Amino acid sequence: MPVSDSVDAESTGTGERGDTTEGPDGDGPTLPINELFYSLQGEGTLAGVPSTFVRTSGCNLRCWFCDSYHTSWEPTHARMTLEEIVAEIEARDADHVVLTGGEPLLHGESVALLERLDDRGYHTTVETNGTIHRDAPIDLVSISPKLESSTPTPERDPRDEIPNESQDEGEWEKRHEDARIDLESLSALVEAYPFQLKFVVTDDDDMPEILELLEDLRGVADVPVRDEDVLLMPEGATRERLAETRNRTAELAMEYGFRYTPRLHVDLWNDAPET
Ligand SMILES: C[S@@+](CC[C@H](N)C(=O)[O-])C[C@H]1O[C@@H](n2cnc3c(N)ncnc32)[C@H](O)[C@@H]1O
Ligand SMILES: Nc1nc2[nH]cc(C(=O)O)c2c(=O)[nH]1
Ligand code: SF4
Ligand SMILES: [Mg+2]
Repeated sequence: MPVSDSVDAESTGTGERGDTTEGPDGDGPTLPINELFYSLQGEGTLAGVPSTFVRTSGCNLRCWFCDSYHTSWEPTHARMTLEEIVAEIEARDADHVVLTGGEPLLHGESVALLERLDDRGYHTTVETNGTIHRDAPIDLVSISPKLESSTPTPERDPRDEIPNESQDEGEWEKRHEDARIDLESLSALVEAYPFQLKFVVTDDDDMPEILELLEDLRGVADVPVRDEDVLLMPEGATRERLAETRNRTAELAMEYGFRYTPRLHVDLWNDAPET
């Protein structure tokens, strides 16, 4: 998706259309924030590093397994000014900041936030689904392209768990499927920033699609995409679910020569908010 596109407000749950949103009292740009907390980076090459997490609300995809349901399927947020966000980050004692969501690159203001953090010397990681590229000071882009096994089919619709939740007759199944892979954005991201590709693995059937996507990406990107840049992460928002997926995911990493990443925060704190 090109940088200038602004994704429609209603479907992403952001309540915004433009790239710059002023606060109510003209006190500068704002972002929809679902939660802001201090924890250990739980995933990827920086796992274990104390970090402040800024979780924006709103997503252009709808993974059935999304562990941040209240940023995607049922977005909830308060808008915070960038000034407030930076003050909350400065109040916590971490050099690393993880900007996540929802999909943080939906919001033009994420760029301005990253610029302010860069000015202050923070190391920034952006967690993204890889469908949107923006130009910003990012130290590590942690890309998690979404596989077919993430698509919300009628058989795996998280809203089934929620009483009175209206269904959409396959609308999100189609929208998710159409939007989940954008080779142009993926290629722009890997070319622009130090990166990791972090695939959520549900079972063996995910592997052919991962290999095919890597082949396609290597065909178009101007930079090498090494096997060691590829991480397999077990699907699971709870300890119980991870117990079912992690060993097979680790074996697949060994079999294919990719890396394995744990989900440390789930091991430590299960599915508690703000962890
Ligand atoms: C909530 S997403 C937000 C960032 C961005 N929307 C994305 O998907 O990369 C943060 C990370 O959690 C991963 N994730 C979400 N639900 C998961 C689950 N049930 N099991 C494993 N990883 C999950 C995503 O793939 C992504 O790497
Ligand atoms: N501890 C912890 N580490 C994380 N790494 C990526 C996360 C995310 O939701 O993007 C995440 C998260 O939610 N918690
Ligand atoms: S892309 Fe990320 S935030 Fe959006 S639904 Fe999927 S896991 Fe959740
Ligand atoms: Mg998370």
